[in-house]
Amino acid sequence: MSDTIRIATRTSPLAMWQAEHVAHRLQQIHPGLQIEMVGMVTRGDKILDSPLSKIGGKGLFVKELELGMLEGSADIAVHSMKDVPMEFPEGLHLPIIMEREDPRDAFVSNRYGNLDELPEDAIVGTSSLRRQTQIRARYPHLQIKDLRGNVNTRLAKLDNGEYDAIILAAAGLIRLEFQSRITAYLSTEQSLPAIGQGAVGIECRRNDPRVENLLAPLLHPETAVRVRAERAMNHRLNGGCQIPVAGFAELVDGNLRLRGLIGFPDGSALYSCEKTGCVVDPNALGIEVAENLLAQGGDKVLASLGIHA
Ligand SMILES: NCc1[nH]cc(CCC(=O)O)c1CC(=O)O
Repeated sequence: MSDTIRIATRTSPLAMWQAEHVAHRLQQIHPGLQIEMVGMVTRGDKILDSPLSKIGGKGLFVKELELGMLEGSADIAVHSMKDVPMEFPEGLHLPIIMEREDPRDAFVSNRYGNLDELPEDAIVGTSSLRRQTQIRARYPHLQIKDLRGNVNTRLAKLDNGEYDAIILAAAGLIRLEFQSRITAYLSTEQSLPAIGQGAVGIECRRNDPRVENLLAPLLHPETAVRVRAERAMNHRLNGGCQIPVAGFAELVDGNLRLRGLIGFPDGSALYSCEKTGCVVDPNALGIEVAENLLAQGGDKVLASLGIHA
């Protein structure tokens, strides 16, 4: 009897691409492995009219997939690491983080070349508190307008003329073959990326060695250590996508460098911190950066949003 893996996935084009990517990699490594796609619609896919930060954030996209694994209708779930909550339900974990795609934010416009070129009161589309906070602080003359929906929907809204420019993750655009729509890549100084942006992770049941052995070759250790540092920072800040936080780790000369940022959503203050630590302890580095951000004023940002760090 041949082995089978069932992949729980959302049915949005980006989620499907990521699930197919995992399927393809698994089949390359394990010829003969059968793969079944188990498509699911999550609450986050259904509620499209309010900003994610107001309706409960990251968990909205993963709960149904997790139930599927716990009930046995699926074996693994493929996630954008950016959308993965800090805690996993009992019985599940996320042992695999795959190689990162370009982690930067992308500027997409049909009329302007970069954020710096936008005129007074130009309308920039994004519903991410992280992006809004950084744009308001660095480009106070611009207007921010909410923008939700999947990647294809967002591009259509730009083309309808509702926005002068929109900001999206470069990774999603590249994966869906919209790379040609990227007008400019925002530097990490213009827009520090979200925790986990560009990385795909695989969640599965604990104590399921058959599945874990099949998945093991997909682990990308460098991406994993970077994302672990970013997530440790976010965890210490009690973060979700409800909070205006960015975090980006890189390997520099064999060490791990983490930059973190938190700010008031109205752009009135940004606090940032950069620290370098040892690759063997991404958790410690994440916590160190988080503590520094809290001490600078991040605690007040969180308090203003009703979050206790
Ligand atoms: N929040 C939705 C989401 N989750 C992951 C990506 C992009 C792909 C990635 O970061 O891996 C996006 C779209 C976006 O922010 O433009």
